[in-house]
This record gives sequence, C-alpha cells and structure tokens, in this order.
Amino acid sequence: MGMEQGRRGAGAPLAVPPGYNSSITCTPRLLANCSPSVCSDISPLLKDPVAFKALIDLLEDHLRASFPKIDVIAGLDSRGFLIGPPLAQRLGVGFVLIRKKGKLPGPTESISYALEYGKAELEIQSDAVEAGQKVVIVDDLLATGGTMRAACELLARLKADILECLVVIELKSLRGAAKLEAIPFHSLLQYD
Ligand SMILES: O=P(O)(O)OC[C@H]1O[C@H](OP(=O)(O)OP(=O)(O)O)[C@H](O)[C@@H]1O
Ligand SMILES: Nc1ncnc2[nH]cnc12
Repeated sequence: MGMEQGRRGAGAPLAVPPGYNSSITCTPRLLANCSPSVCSDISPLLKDPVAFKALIDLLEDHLRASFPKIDVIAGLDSRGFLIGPPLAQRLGVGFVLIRKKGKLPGPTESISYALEYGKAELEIQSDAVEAGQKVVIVDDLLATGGTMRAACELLARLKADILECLVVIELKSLRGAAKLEAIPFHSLLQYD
C-alpha cells in the first residue's frame, strides 16, 4: 500500500500538502491491514470532511499539474458520482455520467463488460461529449479494470480524447491497469 504515483500517471508525483497529516495520510493508516473489501471502501474518506476535502485537493492538484486543458470530467456509476462532481467544480468544467444500463434518458451508447463474477452493461448519452473533447474519467476503485475499460470504449465511440483514467484506489494484484493498455492511468492509493 502506498501513496506513490500510480503507473503511467502523466504528471508530477503527488505530494501530500502541509496540513493534511490528519486527513489523507491518516487514511492508509485507517485502512491498514484490512481485507480488500475494506481497503476498497471510500466511506471513511467521505465521512471525514477534512479527508474528503484533502482527497479532492489532491486530485485537483494532480490534474492541474498534468493537463493544461480539460473539457469534461466523466464519472462512473455509482461512486464516481461522489468524486467527479466536486472535482469538476474545482476545475470549472462539466461532469457527465456513465451509468449502469437503463438509467439514462434519450439516445445512448451501450457496452457489456465482464465483472469479476458475471456481466454488466454501461451507458452514456450519445451527446454527452463532443468529438475531440478532452475527458478525464474518474472512479473510486480500479479492481479488474473491466468497468474502466468499458467506459473508455464508450467515450472512444463518441470520439472523445481520453486524457486519463483516474481512481482513488487501485487493487494492484488484480492487474486492472493492464486492461487499459495505452490509456493513461493514475491512482492515488495502491493496495497489493
Ligand atoms: O475494476 P472492476 O473490476 O471493473 O471494478 C471496479 C468497479 O467496481 C465497483 O463498482 P460496482 O460495479 O460494484 O458498482 P457500484 O459502484 O454501483 O457499487 C467500483 O466502484 C468500480 O466502479
Ligand atoms: N475485487 C474487489 N474488491 C473490493 N471491491 C471491489 N469492487 C469491485 N471489485 C472489487
């Protein structure tokens, strides 16, 4: 487990800003020696307003350092919806939803993908992004990478320019980042 830069991150390594010792650095300690199902739960981060603010600060700093221009933040159903909107507001850009099947009105693009156990389907509204728009995809967790990979495929169909897939937690033993192939990927916290 660590706070180091995730694989293929495009920007400068993340430094924990002064004053955040009781928040983000406390989180790995909070989650230390936990099972993967507990490590992957961002509830303690959301519940602690200082930690939640520090999380958004770190993600914002990372994106500002990495990309001169971002047009859209896209978030994955459901916990990407908790992180993406505050981040998009900080950056002054819009937020779009990538949802589980059957939730979005109007014309949509759909894709099936494999979960660890079973299958699921993701959708995006066909007009969610314009061709060439620079998009960062955010979620709470990368496990097998199937969900994030499917989201990338949806955005590729809309001809978006995917700058990065960004997650709070990466479960490295599941090798999900490999599923993203050449698409830039960054995680804030990594667990083996
Ligand atoms: O890398 P993967 O193996 O694809 O798994 C990661 C996904 O799994 C979890 O969502 P889940 O599908 O449990 O949906 P939920 O957020 O609605 O609970 C998590 O929030 C990611 O979106
Ligand atoms: N392997 C995993 N462990 C914990 N949470 C998950 N959510 C999706 N896959 C998971």
